[in-house]
Amino acid sequence: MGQFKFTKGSIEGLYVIEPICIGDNRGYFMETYNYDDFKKAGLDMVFVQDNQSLSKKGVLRGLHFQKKHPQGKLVRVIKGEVFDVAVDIRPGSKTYGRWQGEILTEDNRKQFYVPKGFAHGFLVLSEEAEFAYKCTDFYYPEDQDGIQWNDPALAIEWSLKDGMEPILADKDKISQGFADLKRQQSMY
Ligand SMILES: Cc1cn([C@H]2C[C@H](O)[C@@H](COP(=O)(O)OP(=O)(O)O[C@H]3O[C@H](C)C(=O)[C@H](O)[C@H]3O)O2)c(=O)[nH]c1=O
Repeated sequence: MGQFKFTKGSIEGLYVIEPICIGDNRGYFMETYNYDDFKKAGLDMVFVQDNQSLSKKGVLRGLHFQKKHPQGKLVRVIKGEVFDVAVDIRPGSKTYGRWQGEILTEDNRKQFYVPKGFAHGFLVLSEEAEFAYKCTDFYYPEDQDGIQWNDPALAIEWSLKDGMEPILADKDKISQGFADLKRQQSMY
């Protein structure tokens, strides 16, 4: 118990979590999630699905979200280093359109909790990165949506070297702009 340091993010609902790592002559051990510790810190949610992806340097996955089945995500890096970004797209939020980025690495062992209602993505900074995360709802392919990673209205500082273009999935090359999302959301 008490194996984590919780720091609230700059946007309501975001948290940076640092597990306490116990080293010994064999290596290390750390709890990477504990329902009771997280609940005590105000993160009382049930995760129903774990994911893991491997990406090479320069890959950018995002910015993604599910519309009718929004997912809270507890994300971390097992191998490598990523710049992880959460964008507040909660209609009516006073921080709507604001983003927070965190450098998550195998060495800092930091985790980032991205609540429901955020778009999420990451850029791989190391040669490759193994990315693992827990989700509070299941994957609904038909419910997937995204916004442009480089939308000037979001002005996310992705730590991309000058002129470097990220490696994107085809679907992420044609994501809607932030203005399109705002228009869509204002229709409901
Ligand atoms: C997300 C997901 C994908 N898949 C399948 C669908 C495709 O056949 C393959 C790759 O899917 P996709 O290209 O959507 O994977 P990412 O681009 O990493 O998507 C994720 O990227 C950002 C970082 C996110 O935050 C979301 O979790 C998610 O959108 O895995 C599944 O079977 N289950 C799943 O939960």
